[in-house]
Amino acid sequence: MAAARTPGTPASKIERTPMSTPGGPRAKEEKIFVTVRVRPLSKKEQALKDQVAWDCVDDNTIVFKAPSQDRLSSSPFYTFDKVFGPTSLTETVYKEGAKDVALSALTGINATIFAYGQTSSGKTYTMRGITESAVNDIYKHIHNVSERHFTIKISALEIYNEVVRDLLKPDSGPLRLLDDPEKGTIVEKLEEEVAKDSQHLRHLIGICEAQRQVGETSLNDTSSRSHQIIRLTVESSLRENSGCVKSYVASLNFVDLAGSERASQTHADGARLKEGCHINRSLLTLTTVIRKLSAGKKSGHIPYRDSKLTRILQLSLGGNARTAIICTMSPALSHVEQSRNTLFFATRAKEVTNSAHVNMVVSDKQLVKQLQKEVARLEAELRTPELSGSSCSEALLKEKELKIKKMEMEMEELKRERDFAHSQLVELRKKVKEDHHETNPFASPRQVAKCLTFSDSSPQFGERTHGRVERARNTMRQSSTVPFMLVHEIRKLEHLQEQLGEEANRALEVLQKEVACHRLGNQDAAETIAKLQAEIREMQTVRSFDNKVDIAEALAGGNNTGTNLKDEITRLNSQGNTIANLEEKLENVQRSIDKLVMSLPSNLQSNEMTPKSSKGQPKKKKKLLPLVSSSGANRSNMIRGPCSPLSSSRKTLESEVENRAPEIDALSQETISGSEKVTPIKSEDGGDISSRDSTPCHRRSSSVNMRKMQKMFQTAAEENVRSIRSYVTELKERVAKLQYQKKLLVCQVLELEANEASGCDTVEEGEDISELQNSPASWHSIFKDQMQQIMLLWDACHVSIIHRTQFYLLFRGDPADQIYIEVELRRLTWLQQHFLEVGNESPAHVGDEPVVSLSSSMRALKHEREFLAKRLNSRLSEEERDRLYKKWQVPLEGKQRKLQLVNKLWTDPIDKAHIEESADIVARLVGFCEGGNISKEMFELNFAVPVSKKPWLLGWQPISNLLRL
Ligand SMILES: Nc1ncnc2c1ncn2[C@@H]1O[C@H](COP(=O)(O)OP(=O)(O)OP(=O)(O)O)[C@@H](O)[C@H]1O
Repeated sequence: MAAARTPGTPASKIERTPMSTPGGPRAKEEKIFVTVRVRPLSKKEQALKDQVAWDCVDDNTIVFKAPSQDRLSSSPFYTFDKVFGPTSLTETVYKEGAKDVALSALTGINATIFAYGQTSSGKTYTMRGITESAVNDIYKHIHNVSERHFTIKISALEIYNEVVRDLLKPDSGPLRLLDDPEKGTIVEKLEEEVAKDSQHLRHLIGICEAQRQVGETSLNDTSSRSHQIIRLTVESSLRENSGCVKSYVASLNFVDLAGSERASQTHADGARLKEGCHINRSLLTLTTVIRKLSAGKKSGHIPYRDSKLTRILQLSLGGNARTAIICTMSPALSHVEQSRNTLFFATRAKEVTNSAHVNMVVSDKQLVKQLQKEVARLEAELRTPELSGSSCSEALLKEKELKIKKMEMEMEELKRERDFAHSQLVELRKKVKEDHHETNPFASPRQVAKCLTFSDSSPQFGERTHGRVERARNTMRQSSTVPFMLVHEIRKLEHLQEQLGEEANRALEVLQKEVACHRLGNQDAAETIAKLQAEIREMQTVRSFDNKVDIAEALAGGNNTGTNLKDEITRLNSQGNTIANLEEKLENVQRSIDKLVMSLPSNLQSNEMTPKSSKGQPKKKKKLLPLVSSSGANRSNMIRGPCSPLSSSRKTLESEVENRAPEIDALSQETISGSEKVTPIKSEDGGDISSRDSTPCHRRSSSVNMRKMQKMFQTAAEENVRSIRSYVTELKERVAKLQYQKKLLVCQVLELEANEASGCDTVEEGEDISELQNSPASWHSIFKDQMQQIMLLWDACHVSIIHRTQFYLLFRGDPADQIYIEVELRRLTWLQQHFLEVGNESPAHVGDEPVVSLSSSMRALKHEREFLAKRLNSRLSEEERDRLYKKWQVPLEGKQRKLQLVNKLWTDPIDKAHIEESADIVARLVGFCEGGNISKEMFELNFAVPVSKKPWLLGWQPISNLLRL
């Protein structure tokens, strides 16, 4: 069930190699052990004068006790492995109905005990007692069996409305079921905790029970509304120095099902009714599974997958587990139908066969330990050769090698002797031949003796040869038929030499074989060591980083010869160091990534979770973006998303700039804020992975460098703003330049036409165009043309009349004003375009940023006019005012005459006199004339939207602001 790991324990530590396979030769077929427990009549039932309808005839039989005696005889008897009447104690139910199965887990056999029955029939009551007793017995056993080391882990879940929840980690949200080819159905991310002792285990069980969904129904004040599974994983191995690397691992499930119910009896509605429907549906699947399993092999497909309950319990239903079912029932006549159903279920369950086997595993940890020991032993043997068996063989080998050398030397000597004898023989033959030719066919014995004496004195002549030659000499002395005898003797000698050579060769061969055998033996040992090393290496690669076993040390040992072995140790040690270094580096990198991802601003990490509220209703809760722990496989999934907020946002921005240059300034703000958006991280099933739970590791690192990260984002945004601005400026300048050149060309054409008309010389080909640009005549016409456009745009865009006045009075056609005119024109063109695009419906603000729109400009202008109207009295005399009222056709008696007058200013962009006069009045109202000369460089083109309520008073900004645009 649990793919979970103990917090802080690397996943690899619980990876195991199964030693037996389900259904393997050691599997034992066994029927599910089914018992029935009838509770006493409840107080409610007693109050309602309900009758006891069932009779527990004996320890195995229960029968319906009909009101009339006639029916009793026709009632069927139900028999089970055990039947417990209303007076039976839970302890008895445990001992006789569950203990044996439960304690199987201590010997590596999976076990499941579950209670099935109608709502309020006593399932929870029974299971609590049974769990308590089982825990007691488990720890008693652990205490008694001191030679084994036990580890008990606990995980717990509930299935509520077909949603699986972790009872040890209730905040973790819904859990997924995964299919594992080896382990069957597992619950993803289910928390598993190691119980330190029985007290701790009871405490954890208490937590699980407290977390369970409970609701009130008319039949049960504390009705369990979910199926609860508490799983103990019992792992045991022989203690340290036993050298045994195999462990037993088994699961012990305590299953308290939600009760089957009838809505009519529970009077359920709303949430209770929905729960009831889910409960009944999953129980129906359970019943179907049991029915099909009870029918045996011919039953065909078993619908385990139809409910989460049957998926999770699959191993316990017809699989690798011993199972005990306790069917609980109310004795009341009013519940007789439900009780009958329970008995039918129990009857079917009796027929289901499981095939449990001992689950033996090799723990990586233990295996590594053992291999380390073995390697250390071999290494020690090498260091102290005289103490060990292996060192004996080493000495033997040396001894044999010495022998071989000695024999080889002997061989060499023999060969030399043989060669020498051969040369003597040749010489003798020669002499014999010569003698034969010179004197008589027979050589004298003296000659032969002389010859032999010479041979005898040769220092190269070996002892053995010496003896043999001596014998030959004697023989010759005794013989008178010297030549024949001599030849014969020589031949014999030759033959002897050959024999000796062969003998030596054979001896050498035997010795070589022996040595080869010995070497082979050593090679076997070396291969074994190499295998062990390979296994260690293999494990080392699958082990997680925090597995602190120093495999490099383990590797340091064993090879076929002393020197090689030591070399190998050195090599492997250095390899171990390299691995350790790499691991360290990798961990550092991982830590950096963790830090980076976890220190993303919290808004990028938060998720919605749905833990249970106190009333059992889901409530939403913020949760951190999950990251996979350093040992987890999911890490890569988690670190997807924007690798660099800088690069991704910048890319977006730049492409936006390219596509929509004219509106870029408006866009820049949006885009920058968009840079903080993160592409949702999708899980494989398409869901937002951010809705998954987090590991403790995430919680730990989430606070790391949060400020730093936020600063980083801020810097990124600022950088983007800067880059966009400069880009936009560049673009605008290019556009303006083009426009300007276009206009110059138009002017040139016009001038040429004019010149042609007046008979002036045309511009000579190649004449410098810049001179034309700079000629006062062309500039003047450009200025007029541009000012006209500006005025029209001021009017169209409802630009501040103070601004208009300032601009109008400052820039009167000086060629040095070109840049200001140019920029103002560009600004207004952009503004008009922008108004067209945003329309009137745009919001006043996006975040803290005001949005420029036509209506906002109109509003601002209205305020400005009101402000100016108020200044009429203080800035102008009554006489002046009246004169103006008259001139501007404002009724002198009108209440709003001041405002009416101001409202008329700057309303005609074409009439030069109107413009002139409007500028004059506004200047007086604002006091431009009093301030003396206004520096043009200090003029603000008011590009940004005025945020002050009286923006016209903020009209002076350094030119550097303008250039920044
Ligand atoms: N054998 C028993 N002896 C005495 N009281 C019992 C026995 N069995 C159950 N009860 C009582 O009956 C009531 C209902 O029991 P319990 O809550 O265990 O039923 P349940 O089958 O778990 O119900 P549900 O399915 O609604 O959760 C409880 O008050 C419990 O104390």
